[in-house]
Amino acid sequence: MAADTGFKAGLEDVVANTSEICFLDGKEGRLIFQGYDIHDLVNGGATFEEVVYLLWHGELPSKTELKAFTEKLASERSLPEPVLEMLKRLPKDANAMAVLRTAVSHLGLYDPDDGDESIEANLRKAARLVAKIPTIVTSFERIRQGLEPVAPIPELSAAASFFYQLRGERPSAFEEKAFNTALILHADHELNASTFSARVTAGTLSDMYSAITSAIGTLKGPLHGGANEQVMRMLLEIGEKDQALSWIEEALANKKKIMGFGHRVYRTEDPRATHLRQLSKQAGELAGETKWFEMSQIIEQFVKEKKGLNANVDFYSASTYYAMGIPTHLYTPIFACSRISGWTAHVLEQYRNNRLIRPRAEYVGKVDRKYIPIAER
Ligand SMILES: CC(=O)SCCNC(=O)CCNC(=O)[C@H](O)C(C)(C)COP(=O)(O)OP(=O)(O)OC[C@H]1O[C@@H](n2cnc3c(N)ncnc32)[C@H](O)[C@@H]1OP(=O)(O)O
Ligand SMILES: O=C([O-])CC(=O)C(=O)O
Repeated sequence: MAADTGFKAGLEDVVANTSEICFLDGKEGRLIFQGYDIHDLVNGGATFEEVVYLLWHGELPSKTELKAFTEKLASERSLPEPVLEMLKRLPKDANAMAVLRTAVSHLGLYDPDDGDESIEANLRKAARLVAKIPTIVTSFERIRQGLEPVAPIPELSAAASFFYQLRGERPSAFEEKAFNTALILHADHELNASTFSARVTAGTLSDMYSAITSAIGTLKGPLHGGANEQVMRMLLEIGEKDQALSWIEEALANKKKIMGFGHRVYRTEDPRATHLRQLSKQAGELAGETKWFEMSQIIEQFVKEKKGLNANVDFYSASTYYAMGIPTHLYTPIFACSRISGWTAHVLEQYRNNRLIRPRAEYVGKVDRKYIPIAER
């Protein structure tokens, strides 16, 4: 009989490290950042910048600290010229997450703290990454459309700056508030696949840019951050509300995964979906097109009834961003614009308390085979 190695497919429920950053209660559907419930952060009017500070430092900033931190992030938004030039040379139809992965790796070469692995230097690198990732995303989108990138203006919040750098115009108050909420909701999620990637890379004592490049590549996949784009493609393919049930029924009959549903940890409502459902409704109403929200509701109810699966963070973020006029291929890069805060928090925590991450595999291959020299085969 094979020895019981404790193997868990997909590392389900395996505890890989301790962390003070984020607590996720899958049974009760609670998400806590450094002891603060995300519902309180969102309903209490926190800014994304405040949440980034909280994730990195473990405490909410004072008014003075937040002002200085927000200004620091805003002052770091511009890209080094060679990175901007590189973006201009990339294929215009390149996948936006592949561009982000490439550009972040490239950006690392120009970080003034490259090679300095002190805590202070890594905090500065983290701030540059949080500030510059949205600039990479918005700049490449404009370049792709044949437009010049928009230089950031420092007085804008992170949420407002994203729209300004994308469109060259300031967003509406609703857009800024809704996007700020979306950024907070996506900021961290314990040991999700991309954060784990980042920690594995950091665990070798490789540098922060390498860890974040690993994380971006992991977020890109459709079973993880890539699902939000797939949700919108599904809604568009369904096209009309009255086609939703037959489309989903057929997909389920063909054993297809319905994007934006299911979760490795949550066994109940994803607390982030509660806010995004509401934002999708409001954004649809403001845009004068509630079809995508209504279709999403029909699908949500049906998938819950048929499969017992709940919508996850990616489901309603899709129709929210769509109603705000954001191109679908930017949804996963937007996830990265937020999750960079959590990734960097985890990388900093990994460096503070490092041990190489190196699990074992249960060997299920052949044994004791006799080598036959090539001349005899
Ligand atoms: C930000 C995020 O990463 S949130 C997740 C984003 N990803 C998605 O939305 C993609 C769709 N969802 C999924 O693929 C999965 O639910 C995951 C990847 C999120 C979680 O995967 P796992 O924990 O490995 O669950 P697993 O895939 O084993 O599913 C368990 C069962 O539920 C079913 N199931 C899970 N999710 C779905 C889905 N979205 N649609 C249909 N069936 C599903 C599986 O087919 C499986 O059924 P079976 O036991 O009859 O074979
Ligand atoms: O936690 C996970 O496995 C996926 C997820 O919801 C996230 O990364 O936000």
